[in-house]
Amino acid sequence: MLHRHGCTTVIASRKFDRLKQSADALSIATGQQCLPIQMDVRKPIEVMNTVDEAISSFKRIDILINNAAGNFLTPTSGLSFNAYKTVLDIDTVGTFNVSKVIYEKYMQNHGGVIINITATLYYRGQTLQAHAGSAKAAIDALTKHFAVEWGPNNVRVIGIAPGLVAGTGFAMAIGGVDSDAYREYVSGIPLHRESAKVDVAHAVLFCVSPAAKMITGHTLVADGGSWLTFANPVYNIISPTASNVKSKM
Ligand SMILES: CC/C=C\C/C=C\C/C=C\C/C=C\C/C=C\C/C=C\C=C\C(=O)SCCNC(=O)CCNC(=O)[C@H](O)C(C)(C)COP(=O)(O)OP(=O)(O)OC[C@H]1O[C@@H](n2cnc3c(N)ncnc32)[C@H](O)[C@@H]1OP(=O)(O)O
Ligand SMILES: NC(=O)C1=CN([C@@H]2O[C@H](COP(=O)(O)OP(=O)(O)OC[C@H]3O[C@@H](n4cnc5c(N)ncnc54)[C@H](OP(=O)(O)O)[C@@H]3O)[C@@H](O)[C@H]2O)C=CC1
Repeated sequence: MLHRHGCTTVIASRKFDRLKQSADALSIATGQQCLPIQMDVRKPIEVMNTVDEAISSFKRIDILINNAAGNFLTPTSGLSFNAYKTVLDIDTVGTFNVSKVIYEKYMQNHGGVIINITATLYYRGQTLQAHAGSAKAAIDALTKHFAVEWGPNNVRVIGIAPGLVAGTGFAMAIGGVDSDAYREYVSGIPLHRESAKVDVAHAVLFCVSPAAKMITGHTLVADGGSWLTFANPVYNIISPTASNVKSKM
């Protein structure tokens, strides 16, 4: 959650130590105040308390970025009922919970911008990603539903779908930067480079800026053209060694 006057930032996630480190780093990098709040997006009570705390501290919330997600690589046969539900709960239900609470407590009367960080996984039925792909598909639906219902209250809602982002747990899970699999993946991207974290930040910056004031209900793919060309290798799920790709992040 961000608000523009003095660009105060509230970042919220589950693990306070990591959260505090990120908040401190952001404060130093931007010279602006950054408040860490511990919150599980799956729990409506925690979401409501966090939003109350943010509004009481800063009086306004102009921007919400729904970024929280859970993921791992596994074929559907290795996905328990609870594993599938866990990812849907974090990604989709989390996006619903935080958006609904911030809309009702603040944005419906003051306007704002909601950014949903999503992914292209379901466009072509990405192997090993049935859980994350369906979670992101539902998020993209919410982007449209919210945009239509909340547009009259001056709330814009936009999705951003990065490709593989360097330096993340997911990038490690497909082999890490020095692996053949990673190099092969990057060489298949039309722009021949994976996303950097700052590329995602730049896409967010554009979408929240006045330059995007007519954009809502749309998902911006910022992946260097990756999803158009990625091989979507089905051998990962039919190989007898498929369990090798089940990696915890
Ligand atoms: C060259 C490439 C070669 C092959 C590539 C093949 C496919 C590549 C795919 C895509 C192409 C590449 C790029 C495409 C572009 C986009 C990628 C898109 C999205 C990326 C998204 C993310 O990275 S999201 C952020 C990921 N980060 C995290 O997940 C960190 C946080 N994670 C967690 O907290 C946990 O991992 C969690 C998600 C499981 C949640 O934790 P918690 O709530 O504590 O839940 P648990 O109790 O631990 O677990 C719940 C159930 O889930 C089961 N589980 C856990 N881990 C796994 C696993 N690795 N595999 C299977 N199942 C798992 C767990 O057992 C629990 O189920 P039970 O039934 O046992 O209760
Ligand atoms: N990495 C990639 O290549 C790609 C990522 N994406 C998307 O980008 C976004 C960021 O991913 P990335 O930076 O890689 O992932 P990270 O795992 O680094 O970040 C995910 C964040 O979500 C938080 N989180 C997870 N579960 C919860 C929860 N229940 N409540 C609150 N916070 C939670 C985590 O905090 P904590 O650990 O404290 O719980 C963590 O800060 C995600 O939406 C992801 O799907 C899209 C395409 C590609």
